[in-house]
Amino acid sequence: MNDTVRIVGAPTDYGTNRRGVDMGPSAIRYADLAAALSAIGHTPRDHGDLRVGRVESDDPGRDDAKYLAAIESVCTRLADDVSDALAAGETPLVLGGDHSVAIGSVVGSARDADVGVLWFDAHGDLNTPVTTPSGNVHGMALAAILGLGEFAETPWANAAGVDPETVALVGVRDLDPGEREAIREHGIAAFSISDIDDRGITAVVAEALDAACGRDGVHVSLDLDWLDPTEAPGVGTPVRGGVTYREAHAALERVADAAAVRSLELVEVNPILDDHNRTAELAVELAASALGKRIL
Ligand SMILES: NC(=[NH2+])NCCC[C@H](N)C(=O)O
Ligand SMILES: [Mn+2]
Ligand SMILES: [Mn+2]
Repeated sequence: MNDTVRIVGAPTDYGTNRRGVDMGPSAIRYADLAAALSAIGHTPRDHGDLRVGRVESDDPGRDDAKYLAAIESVCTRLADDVSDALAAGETPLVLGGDHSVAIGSVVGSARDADVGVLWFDAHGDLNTPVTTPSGNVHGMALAAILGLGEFAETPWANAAGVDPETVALVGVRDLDPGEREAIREHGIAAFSISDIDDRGITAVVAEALDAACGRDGVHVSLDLDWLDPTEAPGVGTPVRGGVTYREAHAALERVADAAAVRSLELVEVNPILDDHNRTAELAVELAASALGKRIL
């Protein structure tokens, strides 16, 4: 683990139809992210926010993958920032924005490297323009990274070069039919919330790390809707029955213990829907656990 953490904000809401996630980076900084990193011995280097257009003044372009061109522009620049950070010996910490920003984070993290992906989420984000129920690209981010369906034609899919067999979904509880099919067809390791009920979070995370660890570590993609909405109300697509506060910390502590975190992102924090910024505060706490914070 590097001790300099490069913070990059990606204030987008192009990938979702609930306005407000574009304010996620501000809310997470306001929750004292930099101080939390310093307190555990890291040096935070805040690179500010990427320049992102406004949904109001952009054209969605198509119904089955809205704002895809704008998302591609953000993610191309984000990928460069993430790979620059790694080249400089820093650990990238990306602040979303909706989950479509993961396309940029993973492409950057996997550039010239063998990287696994741990996807902590209520959702699979494995839809394609053919299977999507919403046209929202945040529900397609992982499919885009893996080059599934028509995403095989996009430049970023080839750029990521992430093998579906080095991806693990942890804690999923809301999958669309096409997503179930993608999991089966491509051999993606998927651990549902029922697996966590049965075997416990630490056993499941150990299995996910086995499945997803690349030679150069893992990218951790943390969608705050992974947690139960009672803990994380500030998200646009909440799903009841999520992981508890302690399960979330335990999971990220185990990931950090495996000394495997190459890059990290915190996505889908929506301050408009939040309760006194508690979801952003939780995101900060969980980032600290993933980056080495310990009780003793
Ligand atoms: N990153 C997220 N919050 N994704 C939610 C996706 C919801 C639904 N599966 C869709 O495709 O629209
Ligand atoms: Mn997601
Ligand atoms: Mn989600």
